[in-house]
Amino acid sequence: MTSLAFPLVPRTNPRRVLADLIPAESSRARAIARDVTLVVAVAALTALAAQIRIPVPGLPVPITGQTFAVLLGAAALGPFRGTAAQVLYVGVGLVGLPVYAGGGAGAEVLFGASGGYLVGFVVAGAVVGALARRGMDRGVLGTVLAFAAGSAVIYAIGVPWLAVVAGMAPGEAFVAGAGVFLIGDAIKAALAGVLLPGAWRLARD
Ligand SMILES: O=C(O)CCCC[C@@H]1SC[C@@H]2NC(=O)N[C@@H]21
Repeated sequence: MTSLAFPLVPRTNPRRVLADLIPAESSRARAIARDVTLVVAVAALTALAAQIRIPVPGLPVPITGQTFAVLLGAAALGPFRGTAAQVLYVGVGLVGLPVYAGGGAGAEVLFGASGGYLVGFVVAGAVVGALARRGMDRGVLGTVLAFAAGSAVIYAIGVPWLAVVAGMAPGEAFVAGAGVFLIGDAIKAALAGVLLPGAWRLARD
């Protein structure tokens, strides 16, 4: 007999993320095919978003659409697939496919001024995916907070990296590497705050 207060089997039933609503339970091969397709799709979406590039005069890092694709993709896929998508994205850029901002590629970009953001995408994929797995993407406020957390992770890696590579003082690097992007990040978070809870409402899950 099990006690309700102290169940022998722990409650390990994490919430679903949007990608889990795509049915594939009938076979393990189908589930793997679904997951691989989703990971490749989010990596491709990040590459497309990287081509939306607005240079900021005097600054080494441009405004891009990448963070929107990274964070939205992670929320939709969950932590494992969200991280895998960004490992794939950063990896194909490293081997030479022109998927980084404005068609950039290679080790010189990854180890250059904007490389810390690319590394940050991988960690943010895990963090935002984990927050979505806990249900934070089902409401507007939760989605905005999850995006804020993901953006904070990206800047926590990107800004010190920029400071070291570009030889900037910490305050200068913060303004050049985070301050100029905050309004854009707020717009991306607000858009996600409409899209993700809207998708859940449509799915009625
Ligand atoms: O070279 C790359 O592909 C990386 C570009 C990184 C751009 C960063 S991501 C966070 C911040 N928000 C933006 O819109 N641009 C920067």
